[in-house]
Amino acid sequence: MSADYVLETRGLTKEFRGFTAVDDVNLQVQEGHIHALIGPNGAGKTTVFNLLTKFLPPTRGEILYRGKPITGMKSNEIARLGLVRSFQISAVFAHMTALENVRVALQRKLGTSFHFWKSEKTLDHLNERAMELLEEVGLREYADILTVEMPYGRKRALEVATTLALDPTMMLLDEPTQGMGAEDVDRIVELIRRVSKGRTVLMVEHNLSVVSRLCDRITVLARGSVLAEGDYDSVSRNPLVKEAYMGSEAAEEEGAQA
Ligand SMILES: Nc1ncnc2c1ncn2[C@@H]1O[C@H](COP(=O)(O)OP(=O)(O)OP(=O)(O)O)[C@@H](O)[C@H]1O
Repeated sequence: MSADYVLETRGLTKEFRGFTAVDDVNLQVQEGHIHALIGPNGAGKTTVFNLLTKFLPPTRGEILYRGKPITGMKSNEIARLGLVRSFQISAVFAHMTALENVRVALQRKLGTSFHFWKSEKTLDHLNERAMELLEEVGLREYADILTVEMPYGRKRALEVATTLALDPTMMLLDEPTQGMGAEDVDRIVELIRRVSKGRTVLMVEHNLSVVSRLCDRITVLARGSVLAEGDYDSVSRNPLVKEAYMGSEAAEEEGAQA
């Protein structure tokens, strides 16, 4: 029964002028899980994410959130249902402090049609909540630092705080450890573990060590289709998965030599 899954896709397909980037994908994400979407370069992971959060309309197929079709909804409507995608760093304002960025996210949740937050009391309340969220992601001491001056790993943590500001029950994380050194990776792994309590997470992640440490279930995409699914051990032992990864590495090497 679909209600067992927080997020489900049925026959999800995206064609770009005859090229099928996502091909009949049936994804099922269970409540409370940290679920990874992995696969070699060009497998269709980003396109699936863009379909889920409505940056792109699907060519065919259906997306269900808590058993309810959300295929035709706008991304802000989906966010209001509790399904929130963590934004890229470019979406946090570089010349605002960490606290101001979280406050803006909280205001966005309140909506622009109400101006009651302009009262001082509401502003105080927003500041308090923003501090709590900074605390939750380990950024209390960065509250008054301009985002542009924060180290890369801390900016990603701030991005998580602005996502939490929208009160998600399910978070979509887009390569959360991309471009990070080992120390930052460890910190973000711990952070994801912490904020995933009581929530469901779907993440695209290239770093397989991160996936093995965090994820309950893994879906492997290759050439737009689901190649394998299961826990880390079963997926990593699957010969089809090994072949898909090795094939893509060989292709990359070939490309590099060309
Ligand atoms: N707007 C577009 N127009 C045409 N083709 C596209 C478009 N977006 C993606 N594609 C193609 O769809 C395929 C899947 O791309 P996608 O970015 O989803 O893969 P990915 O798994 O996220 O890859 P990576 O790990 O490299 O980010 C690729 O072959 C890509 O070239």
